[in-house]
Amino acid sequence: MIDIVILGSTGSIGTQALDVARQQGNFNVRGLSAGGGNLALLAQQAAEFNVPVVGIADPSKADELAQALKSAGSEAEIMTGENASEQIGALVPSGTVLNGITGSIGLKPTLAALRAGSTLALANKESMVAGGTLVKEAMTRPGQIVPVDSEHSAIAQALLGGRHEKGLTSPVVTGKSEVKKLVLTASGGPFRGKKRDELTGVTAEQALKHPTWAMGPVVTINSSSLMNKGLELIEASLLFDIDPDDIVPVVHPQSVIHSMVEFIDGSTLAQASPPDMKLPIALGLTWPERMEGIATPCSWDSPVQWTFEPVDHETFPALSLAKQALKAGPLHPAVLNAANEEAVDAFLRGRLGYLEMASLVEQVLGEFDSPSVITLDEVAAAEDWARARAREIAA
Ligand SMILES: NC(=O)C1=CN([C@@H]2O[C@H](COP(=O)(O)OP(=O)(O)OC[C@H]3O[C@@H](n4cnc5c(N)ncnc54)[C@H](OP(=O)(O)O)[C@@H]3O)[C@@H](O)[C@H]2O)C=CC1
Ligand SMILES: CC(=O)[C@@H](O)[C@H](O)COP(=O)(O)O
Ligand SMILES: [Mn+2]
Repeated sequence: MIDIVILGSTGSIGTQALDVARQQGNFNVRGLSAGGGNLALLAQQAAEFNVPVVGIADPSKADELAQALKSAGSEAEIMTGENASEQIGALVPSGTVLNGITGSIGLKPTLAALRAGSTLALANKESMVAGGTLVKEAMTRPGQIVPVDSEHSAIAQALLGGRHEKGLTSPVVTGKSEVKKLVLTASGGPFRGKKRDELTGVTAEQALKHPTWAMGPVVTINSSSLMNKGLELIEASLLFDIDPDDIVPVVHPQSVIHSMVEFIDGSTLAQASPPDMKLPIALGLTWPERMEGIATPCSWDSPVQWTFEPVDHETFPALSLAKQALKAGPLHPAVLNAANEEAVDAFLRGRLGYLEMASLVEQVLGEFDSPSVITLDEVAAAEDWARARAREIAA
């Protein structure tokens, strides 16, 4: 049995992780956490998996959670408040913590899990974007982070096929790196092929219709603007220690090739599977072992086409903005992400236009005056400043 903790258990990643646990039966779920938006589901999960500790960020819902747990038949201990996920993230030092929280609020739980010595199955890409240096410093051993984001899982899998001494997730730690480039695939989102003037009046409903993945609202909006690919470029550069200029984003509308690694001899290794997050989630829980029958494999019975096209940077400036932020300084990615989280929130509430999301992020980044060292307090201060400035601009 493997001890696991699921942070963000009521979300898209969290519920699919529990699907894997339900299907495989070889996991001991030691803790769950969520924001507090769906107490009935959290309580039902706690009861089904006989979880000893559950936490929610919203302290005002403690009594309601106690009632929901009682009704569901769970006797779990309750933790509440902004530190609940951090505490629960430190519960399984010799197990695995899956961080499926949305947003840079997931950074502290990421640090807590790493410091405790747990393996960290990382879906919360914002941890890496907001606090990459701190995340690396918090690691207690190489290979402690297993990426769950589909592209980074694909890259980690492809890296097993070649030598790469630098990447955190590579099991090969000796020898010269043979990696030349990472090829980061993007679906292109619901507005692929459109030009800027066609995106002016885009609604949240339209932007939430992802062509290939069913995900939470924030990552779905980010996919539509290609900010998701920008965050993923930063995540890949930091996770695998690759220069941002050696990461090539490419649009692949079918979302079957989840990313690729190009090696120095001209060989490229790709990881392919129909879009299903259960596969990288399951690998995150048991890396480098694979479990049987997690997802449906590619089918070769009927004709199939995999296509690739360049990114339209003029229509989708967010990806270039993210790359600029990564090159600009250690805190710029945190500012980019915090401003973007505010922009997405304002867009979803109908307070900001679709194209204004990227311009707002660009403006906030442009105004940011960065200190050169990075501490958790400085990340928090930079984020607070970026969020406040983003709210002012959105208003
Ligand atoms: N969904 C996907 O397929 C993929 C997601 N990712 C990444 O994984 C992460 C999660 O995405 P996704 O599952 O789609 O998002 P969802 O919006 O579906 O779920 C987010 C989860 O985080 C919880 N949460 C929110 N705030 C807090 C908090 N302060 N403390 C603890 N938990 C909190 C939510 O709880 P509540 O329900 O109570 O609000 C919910 O359980 C994101 O970083 C995303 O970019 C990466 C690749 C694919
Ligand atoms: C499934 C996953 O990993 C998402 O982050 C995905 O990448 C979103 O699709 P896009 O390629 O459209 O951003
Ligand atoms: Mn992804």
